[in-house]
Amino acid sequence: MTNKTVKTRFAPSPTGRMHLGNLRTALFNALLARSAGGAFLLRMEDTDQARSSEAHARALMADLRWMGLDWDEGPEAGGDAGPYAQSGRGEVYQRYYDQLVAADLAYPCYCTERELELSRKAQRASGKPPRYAGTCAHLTTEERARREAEGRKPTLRFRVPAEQTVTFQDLVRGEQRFPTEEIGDFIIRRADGTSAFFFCNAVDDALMGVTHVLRGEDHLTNTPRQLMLLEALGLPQPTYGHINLITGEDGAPLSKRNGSLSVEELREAGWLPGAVLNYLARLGHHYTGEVESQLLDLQGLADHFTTDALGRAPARFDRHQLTHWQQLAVHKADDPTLAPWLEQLPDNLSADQRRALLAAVRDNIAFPADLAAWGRRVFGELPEPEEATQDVIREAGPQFYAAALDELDTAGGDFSALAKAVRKATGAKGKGLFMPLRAALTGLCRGPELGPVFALMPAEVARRRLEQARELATANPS
Ligand SMILES: Nc1ncnc2c1ncn2[C@@H]1O[C@H](COP(=O)(O)OP(=O)(O)OP(=O)(O)O)[C@@H](O)[C@H]1O
Ligand SMILES: [Zn+2]
Repeated sequence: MTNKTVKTRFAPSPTGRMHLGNLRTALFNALLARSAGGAFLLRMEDTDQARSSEAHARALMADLRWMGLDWDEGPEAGGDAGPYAQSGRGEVYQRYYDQLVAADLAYPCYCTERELELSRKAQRASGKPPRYAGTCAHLTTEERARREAEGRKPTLRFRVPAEQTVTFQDLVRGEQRFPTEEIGDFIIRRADGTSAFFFCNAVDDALMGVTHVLRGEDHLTNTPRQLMLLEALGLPQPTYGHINLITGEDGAPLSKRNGSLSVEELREAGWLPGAVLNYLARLGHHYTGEVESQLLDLQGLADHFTTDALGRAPARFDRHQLTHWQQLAVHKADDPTLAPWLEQLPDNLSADQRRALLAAVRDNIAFPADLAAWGRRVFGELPEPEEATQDVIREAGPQFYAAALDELDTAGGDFSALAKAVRKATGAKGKGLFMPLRAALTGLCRGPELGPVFALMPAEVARRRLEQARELATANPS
């Protein structure tokens, strides 16, 4: 797609911390805009005054910026179609309510919650799907006046045209058909005067020039209602695409309400934005060819993004996949990205030591906590070695470590010099030479290349470890 006029949007409700499902919606819309050289817009859907807050809105923007998903138009960015928070758009909505009422395309409904519940019950009892029965659809002026006089506060309902089928081409699901018979006249303004989602969401997309809407499939059945509203108002209709919801490890869709893992928690645990981006971009969208498994930056992800590659496969959060991308992202990260990780290292290390340690272990760590553990491993105390490591040490035997201790001072931090000298003294070679040294010095049978790690290790630490290994091998011969 190359179209200057493509405009996408992310329209969250600032009612809680953003989770990965919300974030993927933002990402796909940002990628679609970028892939087309279009614009990406942010709009706060804060009509639920009880649950929305300014603090949530700020946190949401911080999350988006952390991911690099800056918006071209919206709160703090400005634009011609503001305000970009729905709480400030009451007058705009009023104009369109008036337009619908004047054309008799909307009418006040005085039914109470209890009356509506009774009606739904009756419908269910007679085997019909519950929907608004049209009780107030044709009230006379007098009947309305009488209800007003009783002090009833009406909602405003949209008059759904009878016997039509709303069809649209979904970017993900293909042609969709909804007979209007199955859609009751629906509320577009609540009794307290606030706007219902269907209404303000559709009107704002139209007024803000949004051309494409990618959103969760939880909105699929809203779309025919929104298309009818836009048609009634003579406003342009965007193209919609509905993507499967991401489910958690428990199988339930991620949701702000069920306390799903938030973007903030991911950030605090040290996940890198590049990892999260690359993981999410492939959850519901296929990258094919050589870029399928490559860590891409935002522009790279956009360059290969196409709505044709949006899929309907179930999308379950998979921590292992995310960790895989994290490892790639750590490997590729530049120094400033990982700089905060260095703060987790002990205070007595110099800046050079910290940087050298990071360079030495970078391909073997995924999180700041892993780096901190290597800090302890190289400069401090070893944790109790695993059974497999102890086996390697016992098998090497006390003479092996005695020889290593003899050569330690002459080697002077040069691992290959140490290895060479130990080989000469003991005849050990290959795996039989390097494994026991690795096991003794790091307490592990696997890990980063030993040379750089050994070069950083203070001589007295190395000596202590080789002595410990010698003792272990002496006390528990294999
Ligand atoms: N589990 C999910 N997977 C994918 N997308 C989701 C998921 N949950 C919400 N979305 C999408 O995120 C976007 C923003 O939605 P919204 O801010 O209303 O969040 P929400 O998580 O649905 O909120 P709440 O939990 O309060 O219902 C919508 O496009 C919605 O479809
Ligand atoms: Zn009614």
